[in-house]
Amino acid sequence: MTAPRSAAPSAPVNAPGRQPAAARESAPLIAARGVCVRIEGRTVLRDVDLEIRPAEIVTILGPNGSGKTTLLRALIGALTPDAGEIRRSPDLCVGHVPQRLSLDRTMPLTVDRFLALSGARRAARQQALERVGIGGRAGAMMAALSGGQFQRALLAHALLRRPNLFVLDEPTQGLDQPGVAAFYRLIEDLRRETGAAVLMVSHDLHVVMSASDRVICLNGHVCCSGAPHVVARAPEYRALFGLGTQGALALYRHEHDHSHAHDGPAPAREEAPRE
Ligand SMILES: Nc1ncnc2c1ncn2[C@@H]1O[C@H](COP(=O)(O)OP(=O)(O)OP(=O)(O)O)[C@@H](O)[C@H]1O
Repeated sequence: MTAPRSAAPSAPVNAPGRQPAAARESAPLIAARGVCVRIEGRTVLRDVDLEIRPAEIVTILGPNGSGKTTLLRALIGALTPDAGEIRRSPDLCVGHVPQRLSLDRTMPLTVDRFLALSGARRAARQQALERVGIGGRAGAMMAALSGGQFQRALLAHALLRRPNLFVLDEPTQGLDQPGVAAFYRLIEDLRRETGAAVLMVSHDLHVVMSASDRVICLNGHVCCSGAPHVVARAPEYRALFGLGTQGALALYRHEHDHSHAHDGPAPAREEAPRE
């Protein structure tokens, strides 16, 4: 899908980060340039540039209402930008785990029936469940799953598409810290096994910073982006997320009672903070 562009990108927004060499050399799965989205007359995204390359893990961070979900929806084609251009690789196959999936708790939908909606055969469904660590829950009702199991069921559904890009919108929302860490380990394992790229939105700064190849800090526009340790030192990131700011941590959905890792190695000269 393409749409008219509104403005040329002003800076090389996506610094290389630490994505695998193969990713740096491959054509992007998705490339967005100058993307603007207006909703109900209000500009939600402006001049967003980004690229997702094969096998890299890219995380979008930003305060509530900063346009993260809107950006994911634009990137996967669920909404059309008002301006800008989004190019997708012809072989792009997205496994999407949405932020919310409302299920009527009275609906008699088992995990296996839910996965069957993908059209996959029973053996493949069971294999996917086992791969995400809930092989014993095929006969359980979706509504009876714990938060972590539910997210894994959604991930199994995405996995059945054999995607080359997982798109995950706050996949660890509502999980406790061990659950969050385990989910990210699973994501990293899946990336390694399948070679799929991962694009996700997350509020779990601490884990994101260790589990991502690149981080994009969004607040209606791309404030800064690059390797996690570089972004962690960018003034734009610090202004949004911490280091003594009173209001920043209140922007999260969940409470933090720990400090964040801002003291990584000195930044390489690869960062391109904006504005
Ligand atoms: N369908 C819609 N109708 C009206 N406003 C919308 C709609 N979708 C998004 N918005 C508005 O656009 C802005 C960005 O929303 P979006 O959901 O993309 O933010 P977000 O960064 O994902 O937020 P959160 O972290 O709370 O999930 C918000 O102000 C939101 O209210």
